[in-house]
Amino acid sequence: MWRLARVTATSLSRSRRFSTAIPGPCMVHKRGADILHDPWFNKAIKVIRGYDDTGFPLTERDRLGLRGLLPPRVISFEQQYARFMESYRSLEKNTQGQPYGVVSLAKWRILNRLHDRNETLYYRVLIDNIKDFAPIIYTPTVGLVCQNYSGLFRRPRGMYFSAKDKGEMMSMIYNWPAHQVDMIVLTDGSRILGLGDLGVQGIGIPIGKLDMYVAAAGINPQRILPVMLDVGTNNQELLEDRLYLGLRQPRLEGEEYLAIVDEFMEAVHTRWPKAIVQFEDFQMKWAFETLQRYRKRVCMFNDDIQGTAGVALAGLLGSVRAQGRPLTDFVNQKIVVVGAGSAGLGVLSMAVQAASRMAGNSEAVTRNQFFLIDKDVRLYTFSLSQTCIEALYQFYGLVTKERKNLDPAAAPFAKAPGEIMGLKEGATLLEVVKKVKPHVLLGLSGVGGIFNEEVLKAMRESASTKPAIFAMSNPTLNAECTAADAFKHAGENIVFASGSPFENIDLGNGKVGYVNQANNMYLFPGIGLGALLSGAHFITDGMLQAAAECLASYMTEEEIEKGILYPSINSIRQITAEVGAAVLRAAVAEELAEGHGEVGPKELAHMSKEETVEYITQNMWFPVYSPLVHEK
Ligand SMILES: NC(=O)c1ccc[n+]([C@@H]2O[C@H](COP(=O)([O-])OP(=O)(O)OC[C@H]3O[C@@H](n4cnc5c(N)ncnc54)[C@H](O)[C@@H]3O)[C@@H](O)[C@H]2O)c1
Ligand SMILES: O=C(O)C[C@H](O)C(=O)O
Ligand SMILES: [Mg+2]
Repeated sequence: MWRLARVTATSLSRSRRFSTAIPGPCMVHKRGADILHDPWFNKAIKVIRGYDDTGFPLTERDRLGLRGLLPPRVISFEQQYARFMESYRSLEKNTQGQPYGVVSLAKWRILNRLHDRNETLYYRVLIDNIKDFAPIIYTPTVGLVCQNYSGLFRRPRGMYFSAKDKGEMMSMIYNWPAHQVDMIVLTDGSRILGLGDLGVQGIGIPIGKLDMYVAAAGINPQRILPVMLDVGTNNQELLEDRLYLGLRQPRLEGEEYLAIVDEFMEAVHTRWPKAIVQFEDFQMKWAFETLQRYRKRVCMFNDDIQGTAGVALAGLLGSVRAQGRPLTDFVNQKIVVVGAGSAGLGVLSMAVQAASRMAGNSEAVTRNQFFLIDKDVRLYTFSLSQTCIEALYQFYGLVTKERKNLDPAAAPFAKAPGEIMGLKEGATLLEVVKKVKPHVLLGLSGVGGIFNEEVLKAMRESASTKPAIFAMSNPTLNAECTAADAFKHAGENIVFASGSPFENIDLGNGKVGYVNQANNMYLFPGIGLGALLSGAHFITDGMLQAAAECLASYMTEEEIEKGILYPSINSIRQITAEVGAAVLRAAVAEELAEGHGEVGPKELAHMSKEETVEYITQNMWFPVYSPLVHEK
C-alpha cells in the first residue's frame, strides 16, 4: 500500500517550499487498464487537447501490463504538471470577461477532471497553487457546485447513508474500499454555507473540506471519507426537480432523524474507532444537539460551531493588537454579533470564556461587552371591521431578556434591561451600532449586504482606533458587506475580514486596505490532524482553545499593524502544523493522548514544542509519484 511520503521539517519554514519527499517502493495489485482507471495509481493525465500525457516509466509498463495502452512517449511529473497548468491558464484566458459563475464552474471542472484521473498530480497542483485553487475547490465556488451538483459530478465520491438504509449501515460501511480512514467530514445538507437546505447536493462540502485537509494538513487522501446523511430535504425546488438525486421526501425530524445519525456513528466507530469525525453545515438545532450527543463518545467536533469560534476569537484578539492595546484589553472591547445561529453562538460562547478567563470574573459579567442581534417573530392581531386578523411579523433586532420566544441556546447572551444603554428589545442593527459604538461588528447571519452604507458609516464613530468589520458569511454573495464597501464607508483605518476571499483594496497614495479571510480553514485541518496524531478519544474545549491561541499568536507585530490578522493562505501548511502541535500538546497536558502508530504517549509527552511541530510535519503526506514495482 501507499507509504507516507516523508517531508523534512526544515523545509517547513515560513516560506512555502517543501523538500523532495522520499517515496518508498509501493506494490500495486492491479494490472493494465485497471491501473489507468484508478486515480490513486494512475500516472497519466488527459489535457484539454485530448491526448494522454503519461508518466509511467518503461519498467512499469512492461511489468504492469501497460505496454501498448499508452502513447509511447514518457514524460516526467514536472512536465505533466506544467502541461496541466498551461491548460488551466489558457482556460482562464479564454473565459475572461464571462460571468463569474461560468468561469468558476469551468475552473472547477478542469480541476475535478484531474482529481478523477490522477490524484497525485491533482493534490500537488492544489498544494502548490492553494491561493488560486482553494476558492475553486472550496469556498466560495463549492457552494455553486453544490447548487449545480446533479449536472457536475462525473465520478461519485464519498458515501451516502440515507433514511432508506436504516438497519443496513453496519454492513454498508464495509463497502468503502479503504481499510484505514483517518478523517471523515459528515453533513446532512441542511445548511450549506449561506445557501440553506441543498439536500444530497451538499456532498460537495465534505469533498471540498477534505481536499483542504489533504492540502493543508497532509492527511493521506486514501484515508479520507466524505459522507452525506440523506434524510430528505425541505427544499421544494429540489423535490420538484426531476434530476434531483436524493430522497424525495421532507427531512426526517426528532427521534427518527437522530436514529439515523446514531446508526451511522455507531457503524463508523465500529469499523474505524480512531477516525476523526467532523460535523459540517448542519442546521443549528442539530448542530448543537449532535455535538452534545457525540463529543464524549467519539473523537468528533462541529466545525461551524467550534472551528469558527476559534478563528473568530483569533481575529478578535488580533483586532485588539491592531489597536496597539495589550491582549487583556479584550475584556473592554464592545462586540456586536449579528446572527445567533450555530456559528454566531459558537463564537460568543468561546469569546465569553476567553474574556472571563482574562478578567478573572464570571461569564455573566463578561457577557456585558457582547450585543447579539437576531430575528424575532411576533404575532400581531389587527381588527378590521368585524374580523380579527392575525399576522406573523418577522424582524431582526437586539436580543434581550424581554424577547418572548427566545431560543434557549441564545438565552445566555440576551441583554438584561439595565445593560442596553437605553436601547430597547429588538433595536435595529443601526440603532445598536450608533448607541454602542462597538469596537467590532461581526456578521454570521448568512445574509448578504446587511452591513449597509448607513451601518458602515456609523462604524466611523466606533470606540476603537481601528474598528473591525468581520463579514464572515459565505459564499461571497452572502457576505454581510464587501471589502470595498467596508473600506469606502467605514473608513480606511478599519481592519476587515470575510469568510470568502476578497482582493486587497487599493486605497490610493500607496496605501493598501488588507483583506483577511476569517475562515475556519485556518483551524479545522490542524484540529483534525492534532487530534489524530495525539490518539485522543475526544476533542476537548482545552484542545480547541489551544488551537485558537496558536492562530491568534501567529502573526507578527508588523503584520498586525498593517491590519493583517490571519496568515496568507500560502502558508496554510505551516500554520496547520503549528495548530496541530498545539492541539496535540493540549491533549498531552489533559492526559488524553494515547499516541498514534509507533509513537506512544510517553514519546509525545517528552517532545518539546519544536519537536512536536516537527513530528506533525513529518506525518504530513506530500504528493509524489511512487514506484509501482520494485526496480529489480
Ligand atoms: N467564515 C467562516 O469560517 C464561517 C463558519 C461558519 C459559518 N459561516 C457562515 O455563517 C453563516 C451562518 O452560519 P450558521 O451555521 O450560523 O447558520 P444558522 O442558520 O445556524 O444561523 C444564521 C442566523 O442568522 C440569523 N439571521 C438571518 N438574517 C439575519 C439578519 N438580517 N439579522 C440578524 N440575524 C439574522 C438567523 O435567524 C440565524 O439565527 C453562513 O453564511 C455560513 O456560511 C462562516
Ligand atoms: O465552509 C466554509 O467556507 C466555512 C464554514 O464552514 C461555512 O459553513 O461557511
Ligand atoms: Mg461550514
